[in-house]
Amino acid sequence: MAVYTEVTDEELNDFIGSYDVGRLLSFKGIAEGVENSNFLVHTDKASYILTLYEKRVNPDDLPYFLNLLQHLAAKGLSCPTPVPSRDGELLGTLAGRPAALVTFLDGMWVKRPKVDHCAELGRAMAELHLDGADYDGFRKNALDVSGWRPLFDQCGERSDTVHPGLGAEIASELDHVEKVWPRDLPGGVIHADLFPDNVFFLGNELSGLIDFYFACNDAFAYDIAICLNAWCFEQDMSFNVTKAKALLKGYAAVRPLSEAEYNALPTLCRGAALRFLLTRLYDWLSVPEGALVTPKDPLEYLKKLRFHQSISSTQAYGLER
Ligand SMILES: Nc1ncnc2c1ncn2[C@@H]1O[C@H](COP(=O)(O)OP(=O)(O)OP(=O)(O)O)[C@@H](O)[C@H]1O
Ligand SMILES: N[C@@H](CCO)C(=O)O
Repeated sequence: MAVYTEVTDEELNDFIGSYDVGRLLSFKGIAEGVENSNFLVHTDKASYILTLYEKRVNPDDLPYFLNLLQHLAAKGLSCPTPVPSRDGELLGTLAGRPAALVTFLDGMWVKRPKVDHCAELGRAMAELHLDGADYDGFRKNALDVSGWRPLFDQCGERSDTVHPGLGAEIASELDHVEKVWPRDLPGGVIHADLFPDNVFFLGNELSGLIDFYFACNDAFAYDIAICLNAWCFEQDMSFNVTKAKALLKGYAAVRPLSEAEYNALPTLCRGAALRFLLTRLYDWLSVPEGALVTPKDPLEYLKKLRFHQSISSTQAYGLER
């Protein structure tokens, strides 16, 4: 992960002192994640997560994220709850970065998800979609189909240094998805980054969802597509239909999918694979000097994209309704 921004003991003591969370005992940078700087904070009252928001988080979006977490927690969804400061503020500033303190969630993420984990994830994602229905905030997806070409333009010819011909392959895929991208699908609040490392389990039971900093308003089935890519491919990049069926069944048991949503899945999966290929490619080409971060492999998502390019219908996935 990222510790992009170091925090001194004095800065932290002052910051924690502005919250009614007890006396600071210890804090340390967390070695997972690539987007923000996260620290585990122990006080004599409880454990917390301190997040300093980095480059990909627009500070203007933070009220949407933090109020959403409060809204979802109030609905009973297990997610981090922002801790208000003594002045009642959810958002502060620390070491020059926007910063928030959230509750610590018990559980561990699963490095090799099994079929049952996929079913649990599908169910929890559908509950999230339903719980967000009456959330009064709105945030356009900054990384929807309209955001991919500008991101690719920032990578430019350097793309081919990561893989020969990658630039041309991305340009051609962009032309395709921009033409056929489905509109008017059922939508609302989505997580948009529900990878295994953002889903906690205690034993085989899902215990919580974290990292809502790509949450936005978009098509529900696009969130499903992101999860099919993140949960249903094996290490050898083969697509596991059993896991995909379990994920969709778990989801549909809570929120049934429409015909249009099912039929859009192949295109949505291509777009979702392209989105993470592009953000990983951008990060791969622009790791800040000295940042403690391990960028994720863009080519993993090039392989997933190529798989979806070979698929023409949900039946080909073996996904019947
Ligand atoms: N509320 C929480 N409770 C417990 N652990 C947490 C919590 N929030 C974050 N973590 C820990 O910090 C790690 C990084 O958090 P997070 O995924 O939010 O960071 P990120 O930089 O946004 O990462 P990503 O690359 O997944 O976007 C998580 O994998 C988890 O180990
Ligand atoms: N979950 C993303 C990183 C955070 O956006 C990925 O694996 O590319």
